[in-house]
Order: sequence, then C-alpha cells, then structure tokens
Amino acid sequence: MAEETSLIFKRPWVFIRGVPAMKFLPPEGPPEVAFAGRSNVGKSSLINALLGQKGLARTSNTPGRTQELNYFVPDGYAGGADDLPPVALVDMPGYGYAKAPKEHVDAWTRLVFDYLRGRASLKRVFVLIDSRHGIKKNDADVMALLDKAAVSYQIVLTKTDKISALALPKLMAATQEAIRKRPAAYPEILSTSSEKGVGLAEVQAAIESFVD
Ligand SMILES: Nc1nc2c(ncn2[C@@H]2O[C@H](COP(=O)(O)OP(=O)(O)OP(=O)(O)O)[C@@H](O)[C@H]2O)c(=O)[nH]1
Ligand SMILES: [Mg+2]
Repeated sequence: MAEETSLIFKRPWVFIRGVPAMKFLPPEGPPEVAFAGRSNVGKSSLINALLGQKGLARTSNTPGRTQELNYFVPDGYAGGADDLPPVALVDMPGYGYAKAPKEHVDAWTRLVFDYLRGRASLKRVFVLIDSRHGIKKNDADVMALLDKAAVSYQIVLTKTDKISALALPKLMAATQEAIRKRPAAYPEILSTSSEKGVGLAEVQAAIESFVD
C-alpha cells in the first residue's frame, strides 16, 4: 500500500471546516493528526509546507492567527459515509501569548485542551517546539495532558533555519532527554524548517502511517 498512501501528498488538499467549539466537530471518523504548539511556533506554515500549498492555512507574524480547529483533507472526497477522506490534518490555535482579547484566547485554549483529551479519531499530535526556545512550561503542560489522556504525540522542532548547525544536535539531545520518561511521547523527534523545506518528508511519512 506504500505507493498508494504516498499519493496523498501528491494531491491537492482543501480546507473543509473551521471548528470554533466542540459541538461543531465533525462526527468521529477518519484518522486525525493535529498540530499543536505555542502561538507563532509555525503550525500553519508547516501544514502549508507539507502540502506544498502556500496560502492554504493562514499564517501571520502576529501570534494568535489561527483561532479555530481547521480541518484539511485531500481533495476529491465528498465526505459522505461511504466517501470519507483517508486522513485529516487539524491546524489548531496556539497556546500561550496571543495578540487577541483574553476571553477569545481563553475560549480557544479550552477548545484545544478539550479536543486533545477527548477525540477518539485523534491518532497523533505533533507538538511543535520552536528551535530557538526549546520546551517551555506550557508545552510541558500539554504533554502532561496528553500523557494522562494516553494520546500519542511526537515532538517536531520548527524554524531550524534560525539556529546554528552546532546548536541543533544539542537541542535534539536535550529534547530527547525531556521526553524520555513521558509515556505517550513517540521517541523519534523530527526537525523541520518550513522556510527551507527541511524535514518535511519525515513528517509526511509519519502522517502516512495513519492513512486508512
Ligand atoms: N524562519 C522561519 N520562519 C518560520 C518558519 N515557519 C514559520 N515561520 C514564521 O513564523 C511566523 C508564524 O508562523 P505561523 O505558521 O503563522 O505560526 P502558528 O503556529 O500557526 O501561529 P498561530 O496560528 O498564531 O498560533 C510567520 O511569520 C512564519 O513566516 C520556518 O521554518 N522558518
Ligand atoms: Mg496558525
């Protein structure tokens, strides 16, 4: 099936739904892979880079760009019970600082946390970590939540074009150590630059492993 599944990244993808609250989630169904991380870490940019479609997920210099759970699927599936997409990528609002009213930030942070711990179709969460900053307290809080909910997650370092070639192996080792005892953490850490197109094939391969 490897040949067939790898086709998902050769097709165009489409945005199908923005979810502002849990009650608007689609019915449980195809495997979902979610992109979590602090505001501005590069979640939406990574989705665009993986899909080779620059403006698909909206990005911004200003933290707090993505404010709903945004669903992306390969094009060509009507979405009926007998024609579901093989996988969905879910772009999420960031946690942490955002340039938006506090009550909005509180609402979408709650949404992210509720989704992460309560979604049966969620097969893997990529927890994105900015290479310049490493794991922060709110990243550790999210990982603890995922450990408790037994939801598999994998660390993806972002913006590696912003750090030196010497700093990267050190960061990898420190990150490896930080997740060593975390029960739901997938041991392999991925390192990416959406800007330079680095590490994308490895993230795609991880996603393909969940394709129906
Ligand atoms: N140098 C560099 N900049 C990047 C990279 N990925 C993203 N950025 C920049 O980081 C900023 C934030 O990117 P987004 O993709 O909008 O980040 P996000 O995590 O979706 O942010 P929110 O939706 O606000 O939580 C933008 O200015 C991007 O151009 C990268 O690999 N390298
Ligand atoms: Mg975003």
